[in-house]
Amino acid sequence: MASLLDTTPPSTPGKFKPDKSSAYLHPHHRSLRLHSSLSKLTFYSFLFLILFLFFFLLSSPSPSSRHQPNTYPPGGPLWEKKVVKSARPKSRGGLTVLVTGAAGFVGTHVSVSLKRRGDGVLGLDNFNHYYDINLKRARQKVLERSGVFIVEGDINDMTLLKKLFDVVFFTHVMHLAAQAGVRYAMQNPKSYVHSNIGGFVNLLEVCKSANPQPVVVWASSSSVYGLNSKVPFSEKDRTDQPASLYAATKKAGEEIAHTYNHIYGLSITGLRFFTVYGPWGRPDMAYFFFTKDILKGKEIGVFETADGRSVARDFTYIDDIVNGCLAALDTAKKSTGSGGKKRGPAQFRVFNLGNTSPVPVSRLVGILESLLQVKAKKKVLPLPRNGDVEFTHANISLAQKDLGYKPTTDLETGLKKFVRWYLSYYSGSKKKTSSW
Ligand SMILES: O=C(O)[C@H]1O[C@H](OP(=O)(O)OP(=O)(O)OC[C@H]2O[C@@H](n3ccc(=O)[nH]c3=O)[C@H](O)[C@@H]2O)[C@H](O)[C@@H](O)[C@H]1O
Repeated sequence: MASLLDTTPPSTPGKFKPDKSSAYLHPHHRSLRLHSSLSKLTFYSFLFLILFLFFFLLSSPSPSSRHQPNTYPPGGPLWEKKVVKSARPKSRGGLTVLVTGAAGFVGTHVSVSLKRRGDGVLGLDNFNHYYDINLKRARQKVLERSGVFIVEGDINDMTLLKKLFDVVFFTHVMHLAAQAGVRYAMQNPKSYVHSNIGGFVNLLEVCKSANPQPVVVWASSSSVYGLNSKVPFSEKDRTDQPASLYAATKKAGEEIAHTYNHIYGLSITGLRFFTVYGPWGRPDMAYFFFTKDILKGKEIGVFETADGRSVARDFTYIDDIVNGCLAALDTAKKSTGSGGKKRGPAQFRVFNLGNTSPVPVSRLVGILESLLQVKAKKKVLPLPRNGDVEFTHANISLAQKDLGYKPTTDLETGLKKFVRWYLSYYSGSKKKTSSW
């Protein structure tokens, strides 16, 4: 109180001015003036305290902020409404799925399929510039039309992830956000560690702390088989010889997933995708840029092995992959932990999702030539030592048994659908070339 009695001006100049004349007033008046100043000061201090508390509570990222709109980036009542609406399943038994990498190739297809069958889907994507951002924006429009809202943000943003889990009870997380591409890892190695390891750990941290914990299904890669030469690749085969940093980060992801399953009781399923292709695909992949370059009359480099064989891939069509992803979500058992505490052993699975029929890249080029009716300017090149492996071939018997996974699209049929989409998309035609 003593400090209030002295004439030091408060922090709001103009409201209280020290009156020098007060020294000459009658003691009674002086005491009255002092009393009134004191009341004013108390009143303003009280007002200041109330305002301070009000604004502090508004900006606090506590769980209670769920009901306080417009206070949390990228929050706001409208944003929150969209998030909740997008994530709400149509019926009571439906899943509530967070799809990371939703504006990506596989992410878009999976999100649309989930939404169509009545599940609630919230997308998350950072819209990075690894490849043509316009393609990602176009996919986003497709998703919007299907009723899927994409939150624009990074899986490394812990505050954002916590906020999403705060607003929505996700029953499942379909984690597809990643730094993809085997060759780009030599140009930008850190982006792989950032997304595929750092981002994944961040996401698992939030999942393990959720109450209840969601089921996690995520995209690993056929590249984990690396230099393994035993064919076809089975889940039991060795995966300790990665040929690229991309593969190494996906392999690390599998080990990290195991740790979170073991310590926290998270139910986790890893899906090893085998060279996925199709409409709305990734422009950094060979089938995509071969199409572009063949149409432009540009030379394409077709890799072959040291003993003169074309490299081969177990190319897998997107619709088959989507079926595998949905089956993995549907057959997953619940996580056992909650709020960061394990309550019992939880399911841990790894599946190959391939096509079981490797095709040489030279054959891929032949199919494209006949679909595009343009002769490719091929240049045969030795397989560069930049992360590529000579061949991939999936054994899918485990996925067949546990997921009912059964790929039905051969490369010719799948590429036909891709080329039809490609020509329509890049001609700007509004004609529908896929089911959405
Ligand atoms: O299954 C996976 O887990 C990975 O699949 C995909 O990798 P890859 O199988 O290497 O596909 P992609 O680059 O299309 O090359 C296809 C073929 O063309 C050959 N290839 C490539 C380029 C070139 O100029 N010439 C060439 O012959 C090349 O040697 C190869 O034989 C994803 O990109 C990756 O993110 C990951 O998901």
